Amino acid sequence: MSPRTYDLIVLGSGPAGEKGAAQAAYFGKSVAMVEKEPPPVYGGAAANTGTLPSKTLRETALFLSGFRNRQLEGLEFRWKGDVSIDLLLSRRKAVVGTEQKRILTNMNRHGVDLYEGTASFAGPHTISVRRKGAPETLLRGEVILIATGSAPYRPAAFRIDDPRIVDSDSILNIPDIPRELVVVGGGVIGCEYACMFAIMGSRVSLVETRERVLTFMDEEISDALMKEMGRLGVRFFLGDGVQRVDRRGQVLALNLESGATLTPDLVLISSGRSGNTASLGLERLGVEIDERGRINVDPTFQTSVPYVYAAGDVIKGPGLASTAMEQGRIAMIHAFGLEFQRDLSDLLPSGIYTIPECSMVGPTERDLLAQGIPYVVGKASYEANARGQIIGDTNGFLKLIFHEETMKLLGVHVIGEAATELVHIGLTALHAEAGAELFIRACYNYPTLSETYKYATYDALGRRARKRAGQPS
Ligand SMILES: Cc1cc2nc3c(=O)[nH]c(=O)nc-3n(C[C@H](O)[C@H](O)[C@H](O)COP(=O)(O)OP(=O)(O)OC[C@H]3O[C@@H](n4cnc5c(N)ncnc54)[C@H](O)[C@@H]3O)c2cc1C
Ligand SMILES: NC(=O)c1ccc[n+]([C@@H]2O[C@H](COP(=O)([O-])OP(=O)(O)OC[C@H]3O[C@@H](n4cnc5c(N)ncnc54)[C@H](O)[C@@H]3O)[C@@H](O)[C@H]2O)c1
Repeated sequence: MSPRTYDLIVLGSGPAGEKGAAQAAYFGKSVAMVEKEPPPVYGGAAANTGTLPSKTLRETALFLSGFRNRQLEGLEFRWKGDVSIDLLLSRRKAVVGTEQKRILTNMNRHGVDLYEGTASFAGPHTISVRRKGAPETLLRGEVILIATGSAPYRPAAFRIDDPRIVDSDSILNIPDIPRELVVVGGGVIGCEYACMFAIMGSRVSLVETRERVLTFMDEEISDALMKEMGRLGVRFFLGDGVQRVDRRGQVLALNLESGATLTPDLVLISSGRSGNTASLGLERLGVEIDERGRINVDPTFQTSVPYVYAAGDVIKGPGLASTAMEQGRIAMIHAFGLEFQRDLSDLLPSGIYTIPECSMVGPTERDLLAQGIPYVVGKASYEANARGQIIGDTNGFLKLIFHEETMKLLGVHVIGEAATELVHIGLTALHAEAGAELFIRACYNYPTLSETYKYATYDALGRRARKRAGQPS
């Protein structure tokens, strides 16, 4: 029997796959989606193992610990040690289940045919779908979108089978809250989990080969975050690495390059991710990948084979659910020549759900210095903001970076409660190519954290005026 033919076959039901499939189907294309996980496990890492579970766990930990009330008079911040891991994870099931249902409904609404099984290329335009206990299904697609995502990468020292060594997938199945946790890698995953476990009462050590965590962030923000994490009790081993893992009886010993030895009861490996491409048979088609298994694409997400597109974590990029969705859409707009948004915005925000949250969009001071762009910074603290006082977050701040001559907004950097929401005011201003004038003119609700935009702008104008007058800023 000849394979069923579709305009588009999407491999993977994560954010890149879902939005790519919906985009093409909305414009009348026939679409098949292949997902290796059995229903209802749609949504990839974003719904099942990454974004939603970790953010739900964070919210539950904040709630149960009373952390948000830590500076409210008469209330005490204390982790109630009798909380079981089941209680901690119970909300996750509800949130994840709702998201899985939403995705299934969305695909059904768009008339996307769903196939369960592992996809691979059986030949040009032909996808094989294999599932245990079922005959192989062959599908033919005029266009193929690879959206198979990524998986945690394990450095050589940690390629041992030990339930005490987990990654961001297996950490969701641990039996207890660890007494002592070592996090290996100070990227987004490492910092987010380090904060969560610290407020749940674990003694947390973070080992990072570089000299700072979250190196893509503005240094003032990452310094402030490290200070906050230090307040939570996180110990940093920076410019360090794990040389050897020893298992002596019940004791797990990590020998660091610095000479220190850590004896945790849980180790979280958060040292980056690799693209899920190994079993796709890409070599048969000549689709190029890099050393981490990620597919090389052009700005329209086309691979080295013209009818094959790739989006999301399976390509090199920010590795965010938010960008994966946009990439999936743009890829399909290009593949089918749809009359719609043409390219991916270069204004991609990052939201880091540490405790406290951090968020950014646009260049850092370091980027601007490297490019020789004259700029002026303006800051507003949560401490000097009525809402900041009310909620008891007095360490947060908003930092705006303006072009020194035009006072156009260039970059937005925030640390503190609601930072991942607050950044969107700046994001919208950046899209509108607005600057200081907008924030001066705007009237914000009082008391709100949003007001920090006005005061950070006043601060920038003041600094600029002082600089121009030859006074210290
Ligand atoms: C702990 C953690 C926290 C995160 N937090 C955030 C956050 O707060 N905000 C944010 O924006 N991003 C976050 N991310 C990143 C985000 O989850 C990913 O960027 C996003 O899921 C990538 O989407 P994707 O569609 O490319 O791939 P995925 O979501 O990984 O989906 C890929 C899908 O393809 C399927 N698949 C793989 N191989 C095959 C095959 N051969 N055949 C068929 N199906 C296959 C998989 O089963 C999966 O369902 C987080 C990630 C992690 C790990
Ligand atoms: N809030 C969010 O948006 C969010 C949350 C979690 C994850 N994510 C995404 O998930 C992806 C993966 O995150 P990640 O944190 O695993 O990777 P990452 O690449 O962001 O960070 C890995 C860190 O580990 C360090 N490292 C690497 N090998 C090491 C070793 N052997 N010892 C010590 N340190 C080592 C690196 O220097 C780096 O700082 C990222 O793309 C991220 O954007 C996003």
